[in-house]
Amino acid sequence: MTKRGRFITLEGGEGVGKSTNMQFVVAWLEAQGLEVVATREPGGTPQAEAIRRLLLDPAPEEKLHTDAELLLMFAARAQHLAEKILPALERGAWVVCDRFTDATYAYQGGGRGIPMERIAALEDFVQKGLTPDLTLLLDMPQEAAKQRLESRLRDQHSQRDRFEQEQADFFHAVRNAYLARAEQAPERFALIDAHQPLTSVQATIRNALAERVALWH
Ligand SMILES: Nc1ncnc2c1ncn2[C@@H]1O[C@H](COP(=O)(O)OP(=O)(O)O)[C@@H](O)[C@H]1O
Ligand SMILES: Cc1cn([C@H]2C[C@H](O)[C@@H](COP(=O)(O)OP(=O)(O)O)O2)c(=O)[nH]c1=O
Repeated sequence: MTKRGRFITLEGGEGVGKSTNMQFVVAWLEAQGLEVVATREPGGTPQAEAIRRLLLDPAPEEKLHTDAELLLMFAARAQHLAEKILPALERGAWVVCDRFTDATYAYQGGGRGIPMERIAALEDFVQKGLTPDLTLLLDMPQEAAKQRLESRLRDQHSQRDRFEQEQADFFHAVRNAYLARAEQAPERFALIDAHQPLTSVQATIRNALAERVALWH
């Protein structure tokens, strides 16, 4: 595969403002005249979205085993890469993805306690060396993120999905695993303080994007 485009991912726990800022990132890149493909994980293609429904089902008939959860994440990812991400990168589009493999390290690794080496083995198998060029990690204290999530659930009258039903210790582990990932790859990650007013958060994101666009062009 000749990768001509760039691959940007957005990461963070629940309620940190990922959906809100995803729209901002896409609009900003488009305003620079770039072709942008916006997508998400788990999901992004019809078959991968079917796997997403299984993964997020708030009241599954039987408990989903953690190994099954991990493998389904990568099954959805394999489909998404083959059908959408790789073709877009090959033709030179910029792909912006709401969550990717760092979420697997954070949720299945940190949250569920699956050994990180097992996740790394699947990452190699499925991605064959492809990693994001830039990862925007939105980070904020768990309690404040929880309040934002609750207000969004109230506004949208939506039910908590399977992950949103988890308890505080799960989300602390997710946050710590994300921060550890960022520390291990500081050149790839932009760590964004998401606990600021939206205009400040977006100014920080804009700076991170502008720096990369200048570097890559
Ligand atoms: N910087 C911010 N300050 C205050 N509220 C915010 C900020 N960013 C997002 N929100 C609000 O917090 C809630 C959760 O944001 P959302 O983008 O849906 O988060 P996520 O996709 O990470 O769960 C929404 O109601 C959104 O309007
Ligand atoms: C991509 C990915 C997501 N997830 C989880 C995190 C989210 O709780 C859920 C769905 O992601 P998302 O739609 O981004 O949730 P939200 O907008 O509520 O933050 O899937 C994993 O556990 N592992 C993964 O590899």
